[in-house]
Amino acid sequence: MVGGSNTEQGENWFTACVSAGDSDSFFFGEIGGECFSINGNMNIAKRLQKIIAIRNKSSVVNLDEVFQIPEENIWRNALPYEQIPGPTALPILGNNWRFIPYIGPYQIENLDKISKDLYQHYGSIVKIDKLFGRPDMLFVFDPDEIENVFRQEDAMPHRPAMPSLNYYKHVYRKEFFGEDAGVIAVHGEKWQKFRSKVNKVMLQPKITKTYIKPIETIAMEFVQRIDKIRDSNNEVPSDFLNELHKWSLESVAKIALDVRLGCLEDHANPDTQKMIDAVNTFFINVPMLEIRMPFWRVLKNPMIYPAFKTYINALDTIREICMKYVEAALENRNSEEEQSVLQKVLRLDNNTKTAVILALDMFLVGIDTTSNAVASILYQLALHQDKQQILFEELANVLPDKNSEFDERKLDQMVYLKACIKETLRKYPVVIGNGRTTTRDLVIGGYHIPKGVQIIFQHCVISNTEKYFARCDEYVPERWLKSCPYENDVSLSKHHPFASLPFGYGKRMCLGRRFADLEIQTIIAKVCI
Ligand code: HEM
Repeated sequence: MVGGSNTEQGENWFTACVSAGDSDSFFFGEIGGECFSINGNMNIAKRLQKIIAIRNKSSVVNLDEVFQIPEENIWRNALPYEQIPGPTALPILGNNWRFIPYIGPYQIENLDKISKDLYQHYGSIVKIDKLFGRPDMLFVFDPDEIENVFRQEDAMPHRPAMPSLNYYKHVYRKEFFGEDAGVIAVHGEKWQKFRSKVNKVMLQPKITKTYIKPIETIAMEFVQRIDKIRDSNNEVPSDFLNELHKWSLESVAKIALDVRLGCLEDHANPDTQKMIDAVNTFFINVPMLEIRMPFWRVLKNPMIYPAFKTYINALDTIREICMKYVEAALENRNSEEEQSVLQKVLRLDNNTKTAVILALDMFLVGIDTTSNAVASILYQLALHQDKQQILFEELANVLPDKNSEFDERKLDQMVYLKACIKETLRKYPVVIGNGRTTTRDLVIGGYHIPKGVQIIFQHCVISNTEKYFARCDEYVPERWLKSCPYENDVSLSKHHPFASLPFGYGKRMCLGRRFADLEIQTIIAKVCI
């Protein structure tokens, strides 16, 4: 039994007893004449938090501020890892069979649906264990617990790596990458060394600002291309997403290498389409190789496994094409472009390798992400023409002459546009589940989580759940505005800061975030004005 009192809160502050350890009962109590019941599955910290929340008539309470729970109590009361709910593994087959096509219930292509089913079935913390060739996966559907994990992050957070990319960088093409393999699928001190070097360049607003003009030029070329490829009904072709991939590749190449590839021209260099296809192949194959059939990991020569071979070939294509452009970019270096990412990175350590590897990482994750985000935003605006009209009015106001050039001030004024972007990324996050591998034992959701477990933060499910976002099925950009027109509807304008994190959080958050924001804002504004 745990009890306590708080002098500031008065006599009826804590007349509740909380029993610890009973697992499936409900606990009943009374505070200040108000009855409550708490699920016995909650650990002691959670129960106290709930009591305090009820007492304060508020849903969010910082437990540490109100009530010090000794660290050792949290550990002592944590339930064992084995008790975390989740699908039961079969003998020998474990849980892998669930992802096998036609046999198992989970279609790897529909990870969002699998996540939703798991949440509905098992609750806010779900374990899938006994997976062949990979660590257990712990799905977390509670923003409080996501915050808990992020707040405890150490200096070198470990995002569940793609072992297949790790193999490519550290084994298959070891001679090429050497010790400095970039940031993606790299961990520990190597990651920290590289990331701290390039952070200065990638996340400096001063540098992003110098790209406003070139990114605007590329967006205008894209708008001209839409005019060109539209049919007589004003419809764009069904492979419009590929057109968006061309736009994002063009933009990333300008940012990473100071080059224009001409992707949006009618007779673009075939290498550009090869690069786009290779990036798509890479993303399609990652879940196959990591979850569905990670057999390549036990093969002496994984290249005999066809999916693995396709994947490695795609990575080689990206690397080779990227190298061609890097070499050209280095030869034609324009010393006037002092502020460019390439020039700045080259000056970091006089080592062209850093620029090459960074460019490669940017090509790998900077194409599909922004283009898919833009596709979703345009789609939402097309579906919600009332919101599109509000956006149009804002843009017309900020850019009375629609051909006038963008600048930082004008971009800052486009608050409704930013809200539309946030609202789309809430409903359809590009990265549906970010994650961390525990680097030490933690208590999450009241359970003891050992080191080495892959925690997947289920943002796609969370941000589409009424509990965390009121009217979650609706497209309401207004919820992101400081002066929300629905401010009387507190539930709409208030949300947990860790419920929607489209670019991740903390030391490992998206390295290209500033550029992604600039690219997306610019292209949507140009298309909509
Ligand atoms: C809508 C567009 C984008 C979204 C939603 C997005 C989202 C993310 C997310 C969720 C992460 C993981 C963060 C974490 O672990 O906390 C990430 C990492 C990363 N992103 Fe982005 N991203 C986008 C665009 C870009 C672009 C355009 C670039 C490059 C120009 C880029 C480069 C990177 C890199 C290099 C990392 C790895 C960082 C590290 O591990 O240290 N991203 N991104």
